[in-house]
Amino acid sequence: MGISIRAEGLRISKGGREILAVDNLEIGRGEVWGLIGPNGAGKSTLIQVLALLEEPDSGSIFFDGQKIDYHRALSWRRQLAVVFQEALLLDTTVFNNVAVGLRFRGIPRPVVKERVEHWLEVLRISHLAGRPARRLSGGEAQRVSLARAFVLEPRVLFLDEPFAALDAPTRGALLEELHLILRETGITAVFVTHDFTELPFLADRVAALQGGRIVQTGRPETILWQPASVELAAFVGITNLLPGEARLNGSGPVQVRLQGGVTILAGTRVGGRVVACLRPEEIIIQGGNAAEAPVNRLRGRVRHIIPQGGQYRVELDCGLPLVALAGASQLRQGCLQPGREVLATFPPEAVHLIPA
Ligand SMILES: Nc1ncnc2c1ncn2[C@@H]1O[C@H](COP(=O)(O)OP(=O)(O)OP(=O)(O)O)[C@@H](O)[C@H]1O
Repeated sequence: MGISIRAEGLRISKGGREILAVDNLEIGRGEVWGLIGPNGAGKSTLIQVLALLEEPDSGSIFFDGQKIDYHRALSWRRQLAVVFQEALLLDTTVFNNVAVGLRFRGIPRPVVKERVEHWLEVLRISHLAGRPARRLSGGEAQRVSLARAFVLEPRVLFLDEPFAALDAPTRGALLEELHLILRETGITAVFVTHDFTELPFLADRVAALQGGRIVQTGRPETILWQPASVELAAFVGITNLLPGEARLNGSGPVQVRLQGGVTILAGTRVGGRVVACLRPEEIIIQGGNAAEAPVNRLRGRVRHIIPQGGQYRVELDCGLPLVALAGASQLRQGCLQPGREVLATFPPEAVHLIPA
């Protein structure tokens, strides 16, 4: 079973600059947390501190409510495991790489053999046991890293962009296996990712960092659909960030007059100057003569169609620039061609407002 983690008042400065300032972070037992944020936001530093690899200048870490004393932290350290982007394998066989941590701990040979074989099997690399670890593919090497971490039966697993260098199918398969293992073992896990699409699949909660501070925590859907800042919205793939003026009408939908004169309805109850956030996948594009939706319908023309990760990014001119996502089948139907007139619709609930 996992450990609960609490961090209070963490501060780290390097090169005369504060690079981490986390006032409060609480991670429940068995929860899986994703850390996101732009380059240099402090994600790796936070992982290092939570994993007790680096002592903060000030502040405290609590595991299961007990404050960490860095001089007596060995027994806690033994309950943690870290997996990095680079597999960092030793120049020996796969089996020995997975066994090394257990041997260090003086675990009897038959137990080592049993546990290593179990985790090689779970991670589907039993057939690689006798292979030199340095000659593995990236995906195989990362499976070995995970086996090496899980074999120690940690209560917290930290992962710093473990799958960043892998191709999409390998990454997808490993994500699915990691998800199942974490659910089965109940281990607490904290992972860093640049790929926000991984979050709803793997994370219970997400912490978004910017400039060394946590700017928002919440469920993955909240972070992706209702980010707290325009910077975070852009970071999590909200391509439509539309400045405007919101008007609250009693308990009715909020009307937003966007720059350029178009008015749309939004789901967030905020008045005044706002930025309306609309995820590209929320926009439905139909042929120009399609039956009109009752609200939030914008007529426009297709400007560009650009392939994007198995889908197509469709740039529209609807009196204001809009970006939508379309599938290959939509493209085959023929209405999505540069220059064609189309109708873009989206539900008010999909429009999130951030005060400007
Ligand atoms: N030893 C150091 N001396 C000076 N600055 C440092 C040092 N280590 C890290 N930093 C700075 O601290 C900030 C946070 O670094 P960190 O590696 O934690 O960010 P990150 O969010 O993990 O970034 P990335 O996504 O690029 O991996 C960066 O601006 C980095 O340059």
